[in-house]
Amino acid sequence: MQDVTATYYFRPRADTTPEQAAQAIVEEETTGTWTDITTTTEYVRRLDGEVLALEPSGNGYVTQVRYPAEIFEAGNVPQYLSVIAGNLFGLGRLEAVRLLDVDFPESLVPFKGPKFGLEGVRKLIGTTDRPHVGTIIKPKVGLNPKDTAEVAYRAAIGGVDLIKDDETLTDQTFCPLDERLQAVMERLDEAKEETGRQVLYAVNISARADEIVARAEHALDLGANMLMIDVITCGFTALQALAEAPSVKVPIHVHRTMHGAITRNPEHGIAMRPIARIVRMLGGDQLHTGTVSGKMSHDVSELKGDNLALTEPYFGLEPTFPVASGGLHPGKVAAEIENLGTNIVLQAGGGIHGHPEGTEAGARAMRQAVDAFMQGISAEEYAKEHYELARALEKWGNR
Ligand SMILES: O=C(COP(=O)(O)O)[C@H](O)[C@H](O)COP(=O)(O)O
Ligand SMILES: [Mg+2]
Repeated sequence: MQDVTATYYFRPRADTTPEQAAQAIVEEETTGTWTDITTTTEYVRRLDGEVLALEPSGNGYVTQVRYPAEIFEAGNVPQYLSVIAGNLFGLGRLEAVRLLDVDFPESLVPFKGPKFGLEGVRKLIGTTDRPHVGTIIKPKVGLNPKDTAEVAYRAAIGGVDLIKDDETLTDQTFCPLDERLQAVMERLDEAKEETGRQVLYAVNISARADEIVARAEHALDLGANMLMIDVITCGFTALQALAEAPSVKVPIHVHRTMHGAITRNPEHGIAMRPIARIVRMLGGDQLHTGTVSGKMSHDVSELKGDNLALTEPYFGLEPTFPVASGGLHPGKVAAEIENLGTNIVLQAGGGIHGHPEGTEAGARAMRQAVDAFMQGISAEEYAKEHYELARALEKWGNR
C-alpha cells in the first residue's frame, strides 16, 4: 500500500449509521467537513479518504480507512497524529472511537529508528538469549543521591542488568540530577570492579522540549550510559530530538506514563499499538508495553501484538526491546516469559526492594527466577537450592 491505512473501533450515535460514522472519520481527516463546501476543486479530490472495510465488532464496529500518503508531511509525526488521531475523537456522531493500529508506507517512515535496539542493548550487557532484569529505584521519590546510589549498587551486585529512575524523578531539589547521576555511576563502577559486569543506568532526563537535548548532553558529559524519557508527557518529538542527536550515543529507555488515559478504555482512545510503532520509528531503544500478570491493567492479546510491532521486521529499523514492568516479582517471571518470550526486559521495583532481605537479595531472586525458567525448572523447584528466590516466593507467592 502506497497510502496510510488506519483501523478504528467505533460506536456510532443512535441517529448515525455505521457507514455514515466511518465516512465522517475519513471526511473530517481528509478533504471534508460537516457540510458540502464550495471551495473543493476537482484536483483536491485525489486527497479524499476512503473507507476500505467495515464490520461489526463487540458493541460497535471496526473500520479500516485509507488516507492518501500525500496529505502527510513526511517525517512530521505530530502532523501524522493530527490526521490519524486528531479531530475524529471529538466527533459528536461517534459515541466512542479508538485507533487500533496504523500502517504507514515506506515513504512516511524516513526515520532511522533505534540506534541500539534490542540487539544493541544485549551487546552492551553481553547477553544472547535470556530476558534482561531491570529495577526501578524505589521509593520513586525521596531518596537523596547517596542513598539512591547505594540502592543502585546493591541491585547491581545482586545481578540486575538495568537500573532506572522512576517516571516522576527528574531534577528535584531533594535529589538533583547531577549529583544523583555522578553518585550512581561511581557506585556502578565499584560494582563493576567486583562483578566484572557493566550495568546500565537510565537517568530520567524528561524536561521541556527545548531543553531535553541539552539535558541529555549534560548527562552524557557526567557519564550517563543510558537515558530515560517519559514519552507521552514530553511528547513524541522530544524522543525524536534525543534519538536523532548525533551526540546521543547511548540507548534510550522509554517510559509511557500517562498512556493509561489514552490507551486503557477499550472503546475510546488510542491503543498502545500505534504508540509502539511511533516510538520505534522515532528511535526508542526500550519501551514499556506492559505485563501479563502485573499491577497495571492489561490485555494479553493486545500486548503480544504490541511487542511484535516492536520486534518484527519493519522497513529495516532495529527492533525496540519491549519492557514488562509494573507489579512484577520473582513469582511472576515464568508467566511473563511464557507469554512474552525471552526478548523482554523484566523490571521490578517493589518486587526487588521489597524482598525481606533487601535489594541485593531481591535482585538475586529475580535473576534466579529467570535462570530457573531458562533451565526449564519451576521456580518452586529452583527455590529449594536458591535461598533468595525461596524468600521471595514465601513473601509474594508463585504466580
Ligand atoms: O515504577 C514502575 C513499576 O514499579 P513496581 O515494579 O514497583 O510496580 C513503573 O512506572 C510501571 O512499570 C509503569 O507501568 P507501565 O510499564 O505499564 O507503563
Ligand atoms: Mg514507575
